[in-house]
Amino acid sequence: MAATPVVVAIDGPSGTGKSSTSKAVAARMGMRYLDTGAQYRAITWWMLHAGVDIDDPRAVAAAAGKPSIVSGTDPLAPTITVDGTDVAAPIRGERVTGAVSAVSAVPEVRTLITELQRSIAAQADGGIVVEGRDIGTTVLPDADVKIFLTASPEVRAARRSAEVSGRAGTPAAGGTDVAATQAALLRRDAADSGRKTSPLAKAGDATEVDTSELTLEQVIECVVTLIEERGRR
Ligand SMILES: Nc1ncnc2c1ncn2[C@@H]1O[C@H](COP(=O)(O)OP(=O)(O)O)[C@@H](O)[C@H]1O
Ligand SMILES: Nc1ccn([C@H]2C[C@H](O)[C@@H](COP(=O)(O)OP(=O)(O)O)O2)c(=O)n1
Repeated sequence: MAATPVVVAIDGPSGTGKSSTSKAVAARMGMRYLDTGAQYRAITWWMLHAGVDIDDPRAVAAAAGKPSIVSGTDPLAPTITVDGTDVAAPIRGERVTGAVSAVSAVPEVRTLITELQRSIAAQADGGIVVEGRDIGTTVLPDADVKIFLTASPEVRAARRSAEVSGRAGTPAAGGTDVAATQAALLRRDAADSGRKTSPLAKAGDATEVDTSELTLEQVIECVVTLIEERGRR
């Protein structure tokens, strides 16, 4: 168990290593883990499933309170359900990925999901690592440790391509695939950073870590050190 219950906020764009790092750090330090992107993906999956027009913010806002989203916070086996249905696999599909920025830009969606995130964090007695886009700025502005992960667009696209083709950790082949992945990542970054409500942003008091040239293990070590340093203060 962590010496004291700490709240750790890890933000950053897609492919910077937020999920892998957060899960590993939480497991190593006996903390809970919350993937807030999975919650936005889950509500987006529900909207698509229910036939809500995701390009109509008023329709999205009106439906936002209907689904019940439940996140399991064990870092070794995180879960996500919508109205009792396990959606861990379908929320990673292209359709959801293409729609999630529009749905997550709707203020009513953010209010509901933010409340859910705060209540999960408040119940985490052993501390929690929460990863997303606006955790350090909006969801948990009093977090004990705030980290903002970055990496070059080329590195992020190569990581995502390798992951999608089941070859995570190896250099991605197929130039056009990587180029298309990079273009899609940058489009999503622009939408997530450009929205009015709680955009993707580095908190003023967050520590920025560029993971482009670091191994996953090095990033994990870096975050663990920052948490331990905070515990000694
Ligand atoms: N430092 C790193 N070096 C190499 N690969 C990494 C590193 N961090 C993450 N990855 C890999 O990159 C992919 C995306 O990582 P992920 O943690 O899902 O990023 P994010 O949550 O920021 O979108 C995964 O396949 C992961 O294993
Ligand atoms: N705290 C958060 C987390 C995610 N989102 C939105 C914006 C993101 O493009 C989507 C999906 O996030 P997710 O972390 O699953 O995305 P990646 O795994 O990095 O590709 O959700 C958000 O608006 N706020």
